[in-house]
Amino acid sequence: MIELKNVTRRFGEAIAVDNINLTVETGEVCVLVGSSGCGKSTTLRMINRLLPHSAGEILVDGESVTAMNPDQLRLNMGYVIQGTGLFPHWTVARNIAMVPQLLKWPRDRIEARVRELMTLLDLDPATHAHKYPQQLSGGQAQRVGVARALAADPNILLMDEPFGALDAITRENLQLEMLRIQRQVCKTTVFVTHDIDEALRLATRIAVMDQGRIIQHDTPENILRRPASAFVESLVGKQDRGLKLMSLRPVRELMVRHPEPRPGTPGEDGLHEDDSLRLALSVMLWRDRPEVAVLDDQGQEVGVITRERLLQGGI
Ligand SMILES: Nc1ncnc2c1ncn2[C@@H]1O[C@H](COP(=O)(O)OP(=O)(O)OP(=O)(O)O)[C@@H](O)[C@H]1O
Repeated sequence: MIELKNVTRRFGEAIAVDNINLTVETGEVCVLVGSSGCGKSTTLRMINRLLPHSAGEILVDGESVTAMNPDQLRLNMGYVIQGTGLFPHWTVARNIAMVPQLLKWPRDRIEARVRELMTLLDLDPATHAHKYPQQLSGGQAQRVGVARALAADPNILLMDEPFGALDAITRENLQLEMLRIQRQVCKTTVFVTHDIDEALRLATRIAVMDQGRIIQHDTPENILRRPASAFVESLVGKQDRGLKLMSLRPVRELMVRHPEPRPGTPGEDGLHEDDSLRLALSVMLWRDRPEVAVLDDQGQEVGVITRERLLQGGI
């Protein structure tokens, strides 16, 4: 658990972070969102002591970070930044192995860990382990950055606009990867972004920041349904909220399940239970159909989602 209590950071006379209180529960993904210069990165960097705080208290599992050795503290906190920060003259494998090497793990254990993480992040070790960062695509390099942050199995992950420099499709893929990985490794995560859609997709809870303050700290659903101020309302997009709420809920919640799975219609793509209601609506509109089949991993039809249910219960 991470707790910030009345934390302030000044740069000279300017106040970058203004007396904030924030609790990030163990295993939760807290997304800090807000416009440029509102204090998101400063908040993140105070947690791993890359920046000292000017006032207040920051606790990790009940212990003040100022009382901890900064190197030890950072070894227990994976840190991912935009543009990866990978060492250009080190191979992918060596970059990922950096922290385990600092911790003097035996060689076999390091090699096994590098392979395990590359596989987790969908990077084939045989193809990529010996490449250098400049030989990777932006998305692959960012995956290596995440693998490196996870290498020594830290309890906490700090991620500062990790997908900010990527094109929209790669970005969306990495967000989905992150959700998958988070389900497996369940790290206490603080994630910085200025993209509200990214925040809504990834967060357990979102902290909306403005001018160094936290304006609202709540679940994505509550941020959409009950924005605390006109600022939050404009950030989430007033008119677009219905669709955004639909994108938070999976098809599973509204589908009508068949008593037994049936063979799928050949040549027809269906939806998956984990797909969002927003995607279901899009498919229905595109195909001009009142219902769409929901398929399992084997392509068997396990149920349908209907337009009627979607419009009645979608948000
Ligand atoms: N080293 C520094 N010296 C002086 N001012 C700083 C320094 N670092 C940050 N600031 C100021 O503190 C405020 C908060 O900056 P911060 O980088 O935390 O914002 P941010 O929300 O992460 O912005 P962005 O999304 O643009 O990265 C800004 O006004 C910034 O100019």
